[in-house]
Amino acid sequence: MKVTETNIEGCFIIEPKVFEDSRGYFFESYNLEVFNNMLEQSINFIQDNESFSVKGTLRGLHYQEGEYAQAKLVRVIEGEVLDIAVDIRENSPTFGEHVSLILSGENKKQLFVPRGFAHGFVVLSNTALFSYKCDNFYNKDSECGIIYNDSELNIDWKLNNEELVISEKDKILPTLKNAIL
Ligand SMILES: Cc1cn([C@H]2C[C@H](O)[C@@H](COP(=O)(O)OP(=O)(O)O[C@H]3O[C@H](C)C(=O)[C@H](O)[C@H]3O)O2)c(=O)[nH]c1=O
Repeated sequence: MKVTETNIEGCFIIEPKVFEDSRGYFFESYNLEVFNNMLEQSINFIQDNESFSVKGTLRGLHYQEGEYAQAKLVRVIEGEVLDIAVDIRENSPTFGEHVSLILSGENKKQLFVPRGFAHGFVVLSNTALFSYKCDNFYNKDSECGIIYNDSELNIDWKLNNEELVISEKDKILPTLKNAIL
């Protein structure tokens, strides 16, 4: 596994070693030892999620606040997404900045998103199967979000607005400034 720091402290890109042969391929999609070497505190992923989305689907930007904040290890099994993680850790020197990268079944890249980040992605392929691990349980009452096109975040989602498929819930999320008031 190759681990690369991103432009934001604590957010890492993980590239697994893929073993290919005449049958296909194999790789370890998660190994605790990688995280024990990468992080100062041990991580305990306790919930796995999966979502399937059509082209143009934009899920996010979501986070859980307070004691239910979640760190996530996100990856794409099939298809291609632009994945975004926004640093909303108060007092962080990169507060409001984001990591942006392509995750795909092809590149098999994974992104570790620490607690204190808002996360989202947009589907660039016809469909995308998205899978991720969380280190805290889902807690509906702690669910928060930031509107995807918050001008202060300056995120390039690559697609035009008319191509986007967004849930009614996500269409009315607040800006970062209003979310943290
Ligand atoms: C996240 C979650 C949702 N749900 C239920 C709640 C809704 O009835 C239904 C769909 O939820 P939602 O529309 O919030 O799903 P996404 O838009 O994919 O949400 C995710 O989007 C971005 C990419 C994230 O990073 C978050 O992990 C997560 O918020 O699943 C659960 O039962 N458990 C869960 O952990």
